[in-house]
Order: sequence, then structure tokens, then C-alpha cells
Amino acid sequence: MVPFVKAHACGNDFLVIEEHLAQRRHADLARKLCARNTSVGADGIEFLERKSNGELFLRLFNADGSEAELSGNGTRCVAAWLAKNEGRNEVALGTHGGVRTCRVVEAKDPLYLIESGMGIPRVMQRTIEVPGVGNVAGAMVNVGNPHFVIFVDSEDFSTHGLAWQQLGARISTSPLFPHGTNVEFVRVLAKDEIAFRIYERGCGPTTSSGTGTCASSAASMALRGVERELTAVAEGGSQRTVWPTAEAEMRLTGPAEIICIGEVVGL
Ligand SMILES: N[C@@H](CCC[C@H](N)C(=O)O)C(=O)O
Repeated sequence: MVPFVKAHACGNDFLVIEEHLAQRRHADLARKLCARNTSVGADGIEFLERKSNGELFLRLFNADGSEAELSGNGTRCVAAWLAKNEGRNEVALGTHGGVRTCRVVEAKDPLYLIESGMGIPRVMQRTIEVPGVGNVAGAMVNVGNPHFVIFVDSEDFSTHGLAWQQLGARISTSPLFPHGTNVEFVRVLAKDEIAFRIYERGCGPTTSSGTGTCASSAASMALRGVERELTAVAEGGSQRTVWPTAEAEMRLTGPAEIICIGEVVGL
């Protein structure tokens, strides 16, 4: 039996499992346990390692079994669990994308509002050629993991004659990105507000993404002149980003809610 915690951040859902239980089955566990109809269901699994020196480290596996550098929402879900279960209101969580510090701003158990330091975003304007579609202008943004951000005008986020889900799927797995990429479709709504849709590497469309929120915000701030404190609205809810200067760390504030604690049988 594998004990797990399930949590979500604006509908982007994760299982949290202690690393020592994985026994090198990380990818297999992710594919099995994230399946929506035959198992618990989630967008990914955060494996939580507790090192002998007290440090905490997260390995994130997407629903398809691929390993990603980190998740902003997943990291926040782990921070919410550590707040609920161990009373830790501030934690530093190591990831393959860098250390992320999370601080509980408001606790209404099982719902936590958490602010995370998300590192320094890197934004690079780029036009890519998508076979059968043509040139697609956007920005490659690294926030510890890779994103391609496309600005759109349409209310349904379609662009280049395709629904965002279709174009997202094509770009996410394009050979232009040998390690794959997350893809965001962004509409600037106001000087301090954007709306966006997310096609996630390794799991497809999701209702929210923490790193996607940061990537979309960073691209909008760097390339569209929006304010450096803004609200980013996704299908699953809003998050706030603050990025004072290009060399400063971006801070992300959003909710994370513990859904259930359980055990998976038959493994
Ligand atoms: N939903 C996450 C991002 C998860 C990782 C992503 N799928 C990847 O492969 O980089 C978030 O909240 O950041």
C-alpha cells in the first residue's frame, strides 16, 4: 500500500508521496496513480524527500511519467500539507529548478494561501515555425522549467486558426524543444491583469499552473509593458505575481487545498 496526500491549487492537482516509498518506481507510479478513471487521478506526483540534514527536496513527475524540474502549484500543495500536518508555516523546498521558499499568508484549514519565491524568470522573444501552421511569434520563458508564451487577441484563446489546445499540443511536443515545453496563451486584459490558458508538458490542458502563471506574467511584464504586480486569471482561478525588476526574484501568491489522505492498494 502506498500512502498519499492529494491536494490542488486552482484545480491543478497533485499527489504527495514520501520519496522513500517510491523505490525507483517514480515514473511508473506517476502513470498509474495519476490515471483519472482507474486510480486516484492527478496532474502529477510530488515525491517528498527528507534529507538527514533536515533539508526537503521535491521530485516532480508529470501524469505521463516524465520528470519535470518543478511545479509552482505542486510545490505550494506540498507547503500546504507541511503547514497542516507539521505546523510549518515557512519552508524551503529544493527542486531540480532551484530552491523555492513558501510562506503561509493565510490558513483556513484545509485551504492555505501561500506566497512562494519563484526564482528569476528569463524571457527571450522567439518566432518558431510550426509545420502546417506557419510562423508563431512568442517568448521562451524559463522559470526553472521551460515555457513558450503566445499572446492572443481572441476571447477563446484560439490563434493561427487553431483552438489553443490543438496548437499547445503541437508546440509542446515539437522537435524545436527537445525536452518539450509548457505552452501558455495569454490575453492582456488591463495594465494589471492577464488571462491565460495552459497546455502543460506531460499532462495536456490544465486549469492552472504556478510556473505558467509566472511565465505568462514575466512575458507580459517584459514584452507588453504591464505593471510589475498583476493578477493572472486561469480557468481554475487567479494568482498574484510580483516582479520588481528583471534581476529580482518573482513572487507568486495563490491558494492550495488539501483534498484527502489515503492509501493506494494493489501496488
Ligand atoms: N502545473 C505545474 C507545472 C508542472 C510541470 C510541467 N508540466 C512541466 O513539465 O514543466 C505548475 O504549477 O507549475
